[in-house]
Amino acid sequence: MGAPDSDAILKATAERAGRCAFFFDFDGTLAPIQDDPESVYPAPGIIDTLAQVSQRLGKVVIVSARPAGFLRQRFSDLPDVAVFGLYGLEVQRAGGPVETDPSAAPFVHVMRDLADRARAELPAGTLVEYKRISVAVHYRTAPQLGPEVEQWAKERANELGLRLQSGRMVLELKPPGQRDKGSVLREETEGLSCAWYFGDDVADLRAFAALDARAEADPDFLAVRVAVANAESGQALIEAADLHVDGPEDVPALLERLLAQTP
Ligand SMILES: O=P(O)(O)OC[C@H]1O[C@H](O[C@H]2O[C@H](CO)[C@@H](O)[C@H](O)[C@H]2O)[C@H](O)[C@@H](O)[C@@H]1O
Repeated sequence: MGAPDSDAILKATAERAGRCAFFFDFDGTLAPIQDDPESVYPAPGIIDTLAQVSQRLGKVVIVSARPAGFLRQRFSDLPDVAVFGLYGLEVQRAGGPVETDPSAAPFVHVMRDLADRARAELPAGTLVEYKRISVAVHYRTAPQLGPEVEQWAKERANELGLRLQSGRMVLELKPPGQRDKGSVLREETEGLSCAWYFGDDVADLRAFAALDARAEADPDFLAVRVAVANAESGQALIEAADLHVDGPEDVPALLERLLAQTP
């Protein structure tokens, strides 16, 4: 963890206990990166620590590009935690069903066809992840394919009027529209006095920006951006953050420091 004034941030947060929310990206933030997206689970200690945070400090929310159903399965021990999937196009709140943003419904068949096409047209070594209303094309195990996969994804986005989101060795095609991690943050911080967001990737910068805007509009609002550092995402995330940790394994220790200050 880096910033010199981290003790002041922890103290100011603890003073706002009960009026805070803690938002977490999933892959690369709460779970170490793996070659196979299906084999990913939260890092040791994450579940227990998030349970403590939710009981003693404020609500915990997962905001990810994964489907809400996948996230719920990974956080089945935390049933009160809301999971926002597919950049906020899906949400599942405590005990409720998965709700899909109506704007995404027309894209279900588009994405199914697109996934089939990706499997047929992209070279061996590309991994196609079909997520019902988005498609991710991965090149982690064949990095040399990156430019070709990116070109294919750009062309399909233009052809089909989709949004293209780049990530860590992945290109993601998703429906057009303004829904993203930033819009989730804007909605879910209403009425609160403080929020933390933990992220590791460029898509998380939108969530950081939403916290910037919230803090600008309300000078008493405490916004804390935490970068989970990695060599793939470049410096922008770290430069935009208030605090950083060196990987998902270090997230519990930072939260434990915060819990230790909380009455
Ligand atoms: O918003 P996130 O929770 O960070 O999701 C972003 C993408 O995460 C997954 O891909 C990344 O993690 C994989 C598993 O470790 C890794 O193999 C891949 O290279 C990473 O890009 C997920 O599979 C994607 O669908 C998400 O878009």
